[in-house]
Amino acid sequence: MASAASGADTAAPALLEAAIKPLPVTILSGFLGAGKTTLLKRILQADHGLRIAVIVNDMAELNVDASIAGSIVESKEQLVAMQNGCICCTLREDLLVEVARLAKSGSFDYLVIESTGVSEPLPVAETFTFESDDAPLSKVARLDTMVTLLDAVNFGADLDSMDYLEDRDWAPKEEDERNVSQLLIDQLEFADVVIINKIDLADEPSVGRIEALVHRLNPHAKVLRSTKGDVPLESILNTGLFSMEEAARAPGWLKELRGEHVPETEEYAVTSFVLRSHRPFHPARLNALMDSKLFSAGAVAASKSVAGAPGAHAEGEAEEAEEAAAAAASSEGLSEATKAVMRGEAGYIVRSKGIAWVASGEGGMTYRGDWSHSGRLVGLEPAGRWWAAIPKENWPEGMTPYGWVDEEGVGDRQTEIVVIGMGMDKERVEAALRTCIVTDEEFAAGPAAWAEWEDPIWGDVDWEEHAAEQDGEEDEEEHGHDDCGHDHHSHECGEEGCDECEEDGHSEDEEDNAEAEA
Ligand SMILES: Nc1nc2c(ncn2[C@@H]2O[C@H](COP(=O)(O)OP(=O)(O)OP(=O)(O)O)[C@@H](O)[C@H]2O)c(=O)[nH]1
Repeated sequence: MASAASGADTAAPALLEAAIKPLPVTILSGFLGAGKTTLLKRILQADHGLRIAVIVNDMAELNVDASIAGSIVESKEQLVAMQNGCICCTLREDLLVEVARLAKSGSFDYLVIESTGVSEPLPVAETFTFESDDAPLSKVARLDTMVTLLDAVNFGADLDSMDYLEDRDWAPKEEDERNVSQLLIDQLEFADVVIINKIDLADEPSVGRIEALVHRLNPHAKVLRSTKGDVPLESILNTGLFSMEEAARAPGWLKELRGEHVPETEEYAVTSFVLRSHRPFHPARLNALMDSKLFSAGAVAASKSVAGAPGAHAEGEAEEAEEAAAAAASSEGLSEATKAVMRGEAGYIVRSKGIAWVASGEGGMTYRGDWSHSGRLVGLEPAGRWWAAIPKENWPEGMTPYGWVDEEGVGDRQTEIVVIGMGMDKERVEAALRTCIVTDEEFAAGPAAWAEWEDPIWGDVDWEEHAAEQDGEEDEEEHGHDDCGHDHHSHECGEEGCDECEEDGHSEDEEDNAEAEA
């Protein structure tokens, strides 16, 4: 019976697919040297009875971690080494193929992926949601747990680092614009489980401070402490913790913005608040604050200070302290209370994120500022148009303005920034930020007058070029900052010899915009 036979033929793959239980996957991320391979070895050597396959990704030609894992695994099939690239970007396609192959082989109960130290968790996680005819990965594999390891000794220094990946020879591809502290925060904010490793080398108060900060940065994550990755395996395998939706909502700043206030950690004075205003920032005053110790001392200084009484600074920071003091001294129009905050006397901001309205003439009236800060790197870049700057008839269907609207239906320009700090006196810090907002008199003067002000933030932005970029009329390659690899904003780059940074340029992060708008 030909028809019955062909029916059986077509049914077979479907039956097979239904029979395959999606292979659960744990991804280990964390900076170079955080302890990923050590944890992987522990997983492989433990007495759990699971047949575990591993994928080890290494940036170098020589996959050292794979050879370590190779000395432990029982069969060649169990280990896949992916090298010379990163599974979050250049090797993403290969990852998809390999995971599908391991899953379909039916030989394994579990898959552990050790990513490179520089891999971004979001694109790796997204790989598991790909639906294609060749490799519908979600049918055969299931992302179970995202684990991020932190090095308890280097965490503060990495968070405070001004380095870009390129500076450390960590960049997996050319024109990599990422910086170290932002990547660290990304790995942390996207995790289901954060392991603070190497606690044998750190003192208890330092570990406590890191733990408090991690809870604040990612309230969704389970936070564990370990020496040499010694954690209960059930806390990282088959936890069922990963959910794409939950991961997208996980960052502490986003929760704060949505009004889901995270309980404060009084012991380490890890606190947060949302700065909201319907008036713009005065560019010179804001610039002085951004250049001050409030933003540039970060976690290292905080981790070296007594809880709630910050002020002690790491060696080699004397120069920066002097610069900050100079910034404080030169900040005209700022009160003594604000200057004290700028000297770090009210603690430090470790992470802040949101949108800002800058009184930068017509440019500021038209374009939103995307505020993204981690550690000591503060980025404030002109991004998409305020809805109020677009004729209402041109709004996409169903579009509502970002926030506040006046009776005439315009006026969504505003500032909304989540501020997370350590050893931070939030009342004093918020008051200092508010002194950077225009006064009644300045506000009344309006955009024409603002355009005459000295504007160290966006004074050198070519708005026409920015408009063209926004409208997608320009070839990205021609953009200054794509070339130098740094974001726009003098606070971020400021390196000698970077003409592009000095002249102009700004990059946009659409994902962040979308997040901020969500
Ligand atoms: N003292 C101490 N050393 C540790 C601990 N965990 C790992 N190490 C050591 O730190 C070094 C780096 O650990 P790895 O496990 O190779 O780190 P990794 O994250 O895999 O590093 P990359 O592969 O370079 O990304 C090794 O020498 C480990 O033995 C720990 O908890 N305490």
